[in-house]
Amino acid sequence: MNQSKEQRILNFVLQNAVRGDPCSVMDTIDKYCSQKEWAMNVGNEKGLILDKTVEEANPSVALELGTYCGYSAVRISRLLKAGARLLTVEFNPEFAAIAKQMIEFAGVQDKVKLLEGPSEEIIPQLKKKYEVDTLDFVFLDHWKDRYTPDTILLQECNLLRKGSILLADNIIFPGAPDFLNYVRKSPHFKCTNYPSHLEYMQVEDAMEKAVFLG
Ligand SMILES: CCc1ncnc2c1ncn2[C@@H]1O[C@H](/C=C/CNC(=O)c2cc(-c3ccc(F)cc3)cc(O)c2O)[C@@H](O)[C@H]1O
Ligand SMILES: [Mg+2]
Repeated sequence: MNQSKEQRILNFVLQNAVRGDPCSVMDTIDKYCSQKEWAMNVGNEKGLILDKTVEEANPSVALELGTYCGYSAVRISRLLKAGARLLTVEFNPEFAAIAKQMIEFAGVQDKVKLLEGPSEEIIPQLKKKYEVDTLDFVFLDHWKDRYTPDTILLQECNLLRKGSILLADNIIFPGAPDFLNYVRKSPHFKCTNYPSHLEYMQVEDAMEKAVFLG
């Protein structure tokens, strides 16, 4: 049965990247997806905005919604301080299996915990089952119509604290209009927009940072 695009991306990394080197894994995925097959990784241009926001947050506990092939999990976890961890949520078993191998090849498996399942089920388990107190950083990059319900759920589960930083991908393309409305209108968030481009394309996109004010 022929391979999936995600399997081809993983194979290209296993054959061309340097084991244990996160930057090599990121660069190899970006090379494949810009030259051979487009895929919805955050990419290097928006990835630099992600890097800066992770460095600003300097998180002890970070959450990612939508692991996909693990590109941003590798990107985020390579910046984490000793003892810090990234919890990344993925409900597609095939993508989760790909991401697990990608994370292990990059050598960041000790910093990353991949949680398989839908975010609306996982988020309410974070405190008790995954021993989370509050989240310092959240990267939203899953289905765009899930950004708002999950942001509300994070608040309902008391997982945000004053200063928790949310960063959302694809604010322009495919777009997350209800999320943008929600956080920009809410008195509980201070928002900043970062114009950029869609991964591997010359199409406008943007990221939105929303800092929780408590
Ligand atoms: C149920 C909640 C829930 N719980 C757990 N895992 C979940 C989940 N909902 C989704 N997932 C997983 O997350 C990933 C989905 C990500 C969704 N991302 C885009 O759709 C997207 C599209 C473009 C684009 C497409 C076409 C174009 F032409 C242009 C741009 C560009 C981008 O950067 C994009 O992020 C997959 O692994 C899902 O299995
Ligand atoms: Mg995205």
